[in-house]
Amino acid sequence: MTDTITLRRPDDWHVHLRDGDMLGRVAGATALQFARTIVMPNLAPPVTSVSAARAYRDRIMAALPRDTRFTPLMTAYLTDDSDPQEIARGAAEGVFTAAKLYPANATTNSAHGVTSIAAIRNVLEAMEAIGLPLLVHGEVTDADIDIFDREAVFIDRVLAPLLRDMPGLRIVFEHVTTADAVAFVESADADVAATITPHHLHINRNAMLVGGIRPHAYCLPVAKREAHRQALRKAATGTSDRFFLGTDSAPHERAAKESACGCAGIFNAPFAIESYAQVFDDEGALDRLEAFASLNGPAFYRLPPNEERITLKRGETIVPDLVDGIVPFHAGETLGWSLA
Ligand SMILES: NC(=O)N[C@@H](CC(=O)O)C(=O)O
Ligand SMILES: [Zn+2]
Ligand SMILES: [Zn+2]
Repeated sequence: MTDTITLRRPDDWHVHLRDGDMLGRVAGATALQFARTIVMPNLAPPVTSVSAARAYRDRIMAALPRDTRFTPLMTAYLTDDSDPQEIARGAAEGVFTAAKLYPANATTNSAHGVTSIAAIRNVLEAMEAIGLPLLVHGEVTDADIDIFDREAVFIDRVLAPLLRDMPGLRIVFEHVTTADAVAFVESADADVAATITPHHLHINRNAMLVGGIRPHAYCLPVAKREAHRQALRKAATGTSDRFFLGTDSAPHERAAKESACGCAGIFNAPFAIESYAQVFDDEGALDRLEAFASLNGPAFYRLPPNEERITLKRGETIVPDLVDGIVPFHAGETLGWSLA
């Protein structure tokens, strides 16, 4: 039995670091575990310009202790009014690592999101030309689509046609939750990848709905039925290099979660790598954790893997009920691995 694993320091390819007071409370947890992170731009107002992304990057670094070795990789929030030249300039100046497509009203702070692919066609053409990855929150928002079907319908109605139309576009299908998404990524060519969260590997929709409604298990896309969770575990722990770590850590104040209309988002940053390690251990795939956590992401983003190493040891990690006033994923549970 393996009791210690050493891997290159992982990166988090999808995280919400928030802003202001909340940024100060959550950024440290991410910087402690990860070397680099793709920072989501869904602030209010969203990060749509090069100057806004630069200023946000500065606020993130200012929220961390001065000697922290951490690189926030910034993203542009696409709107119907996005300017292809602004996106291209941000990429050329090393500010934008990717641009994010939120379908309008799909999730937290997405009111300014894109209403139709046609509206951003010129931006996507510019991105295709320079190889800037498009990150997608893959859910349709049509009122007649059942919320559990939103991701699968997005593939048929949006993603598959988009790739047929622009086969050179590099795409990360973010926080995939279904067997359909796994199959889509596996059958697509090498420029299509996906991130998988720890929570979608651990919980299915029962965690949210059985024995009372559990707002801390609510996120978007919502957790699906067990067969989908199993498909995600197989994809994450399998041999494909197209799946990689993206926590989608999305903190909300406790009162905003425990409410008649609770916010979507799970705060998993404080014990993210321990949570993933548990899954890989349970699947008998600890030898593939490094590829998922530390190699596949950089390869897709055409960045070198980190040289620094971290060590995980078998042993109890007790997850507290609150971390800086926020309820973390696995609150009150014990995980089987600890970060040395
Ligand atoms: N995942 C979530 O449930 N929420 C995210 C937004 C997102 O990633 O969709 C948030 O910003 O709160
Ligand atoms: Zn999302
Ligand atoms: Zn997210």
